[in-house]
Amino acid sequence: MHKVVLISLRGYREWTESLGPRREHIIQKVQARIHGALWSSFTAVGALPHHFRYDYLIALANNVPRHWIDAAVAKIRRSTPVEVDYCIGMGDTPLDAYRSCGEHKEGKESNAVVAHVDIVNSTDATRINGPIHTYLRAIDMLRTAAGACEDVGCIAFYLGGDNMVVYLPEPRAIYALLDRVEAPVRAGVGVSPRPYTAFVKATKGLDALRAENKTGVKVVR
Ligand SMILES: Nc1nc2c(ncn2[C@@H]2O[C@H](COP(=O)(O)OP(=O)(O)OP(=O)(O)O)[C@@H](O)[C@H]2O)c(=O)[nH]1
Repeated sequence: MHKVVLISLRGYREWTESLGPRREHIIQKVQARIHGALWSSFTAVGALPHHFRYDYLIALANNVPRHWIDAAVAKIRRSTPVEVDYCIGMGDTPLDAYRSCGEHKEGKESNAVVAHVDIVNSTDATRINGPIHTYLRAIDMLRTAAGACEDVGCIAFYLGGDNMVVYLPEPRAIYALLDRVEAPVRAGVGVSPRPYTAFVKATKGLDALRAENKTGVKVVR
């Protein structure tokens, strides 16, 4: 089974609105602080987080002990202006785990399976068409991947540039996404007990495809 942690910032909406109309610069600085704290504290315990909506944060946490998750959440609390709640979900897929958050399901935790997906040759595309064009291609890739994830039970997030991370139920699920994504992409898929190690392996797979000037998928176990 896969394990997902969903973190919610209690009263975040009310906090934002309490700042008055001249608030966005304050909100963005706070969200940048939360972003950094999340990526530091959760990767340090082997989980693979994503800043998601900022009022909600998420992490794939297969085989990460509960008390390590508690400690990582406690570190985030130091960066947030409001109280932080979280739930843990377990499921046959990461999407099922996210949807069952708080249901206290039990089961043997499987290896984490994570994809690092990159659009080929964005630098040239950016030089020719500009960064907004390639940014929108990345957002299109994410939206298409999210549609495929409804079928295979994955969860996809934007990482910046032309990169996407996907919490997968199993390695072959990546093909359901790539069959639909129009842009030429490379996908490293990492498999490991802990999610952040799986992501590092996925990046190694991506870098290996790039070095061989290949597209498609490379699985690193
Ligand atoms: N989050 C994240 N962003 C990356 C990573 N590598 C590159 N980027 C971003 O993606 C942009 C494009 O970099 P590349 O994908 O290496 O450039 P490219 O021209 O597409 O090169 P190829 O992918 O080799 O075809 C960079 O400007 C960075 O913003 C990564 O590992 N993680």
